[in-house]
Amino acid sequence: MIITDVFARSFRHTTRRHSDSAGHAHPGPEHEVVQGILTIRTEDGHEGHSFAPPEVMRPHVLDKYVKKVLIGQDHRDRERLWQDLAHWQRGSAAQLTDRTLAVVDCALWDLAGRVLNQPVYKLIGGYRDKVLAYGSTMCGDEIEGGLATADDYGRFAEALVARGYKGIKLHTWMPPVSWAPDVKMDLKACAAVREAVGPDISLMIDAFHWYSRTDALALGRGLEKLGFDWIEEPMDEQSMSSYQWMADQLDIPVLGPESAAGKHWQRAEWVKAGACDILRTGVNDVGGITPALKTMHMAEAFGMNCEVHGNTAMNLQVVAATKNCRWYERGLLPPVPRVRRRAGLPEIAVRPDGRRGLRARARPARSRRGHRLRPHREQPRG
Ligand SMILES: O=C(O)[C@H](O)[C@@H](O)[C@@H](O)C(=O)NO
Ligand SMILES: [Mg+2]
Repeated sequence: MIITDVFARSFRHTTRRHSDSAGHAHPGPEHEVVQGILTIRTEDGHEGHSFAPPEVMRPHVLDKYVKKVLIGQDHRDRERLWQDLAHWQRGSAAQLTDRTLAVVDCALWDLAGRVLNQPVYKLIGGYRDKVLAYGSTMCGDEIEGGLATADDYGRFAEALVARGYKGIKLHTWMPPVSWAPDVKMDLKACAAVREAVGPDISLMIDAFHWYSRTDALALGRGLEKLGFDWIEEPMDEQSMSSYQWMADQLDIPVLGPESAAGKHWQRAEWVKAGACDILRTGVNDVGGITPALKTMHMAEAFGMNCEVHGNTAMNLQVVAATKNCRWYERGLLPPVPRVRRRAGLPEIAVRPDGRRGLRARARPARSRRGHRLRPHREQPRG
């Protein structure tokens, strides 16, 4: 069916999640945030939706790039539409970002699922409908009852195992924590967690992203003694050669890149350079489900796992449609007292009507008081 309209709406909802300057989440007082929802509509009224920050789908980006590529096109031509948008990035003065490509690509996949009444992972080609989730902690903090000490991490790890997690990833202390970063404190937290959960739980770390080579190496060597499964983003991922240097010296698997630019092309370079042992992709990191799948399949060709970054239904579709990743990342989790305990393993089931998961998310969020929020729609130009 032919695409006839692309428009953005935004809505307000409350959250206790606060982000710091590195993009990490921390618990805090409830506050109101604005979220964006992109909709792609076809001539017969079918719609596909996806969420992103409103600035990612602002009128300038939709009018100057997205609508020019999509409107009048067959909604099923996701590969060509993605390539056309990706090629336009070079001349967009950095205005057409990977995050915009991601929200457009995900809305096109959602649209295809709704038209065919199928969950997206089944359209891609399902591999599984259950996957183990690892608990991905929030970063360390200086909050009473939070993750302020190594023992706090140990206690929280026990609580996560009690909820059924078989894997835990620690995001350790980073600025704005006053004394962070600190390799010795990172290792204390990791040791406390290993002590608390025993040898059979998979443990990983996602550390301060700007350690020096020597600090990152010291951290990696310490983790090897604790039997960790991987070390993630301890240095700036723009320096692939630093990761090559570190991977050459460590036995613990190096996982990445998460935040490095360059989509699946850059990840191919990391594989070629031996800069990682486990690859990483994520719908929001590489520009959508389409390039995330390209990354997964490329990793598979090299006999490598590729772990998918972050929550969301879109990342879950990629995990459910591929063999070479072990986990779904469930996070970021803070040790909040009111956590509802769910029975059984925290496996994330891709519901048979997985699309409804997207549809449910596509409705404007409801306020805590349960009434529908007033979505306001950017008036389509022209
Ligand atoms: O909000 C996020 O995605 C985090 O800050 C991100 O960095 C974290 O999810 C991560 O690194 N996971 O591996
Ligand atoms: Mg990470």
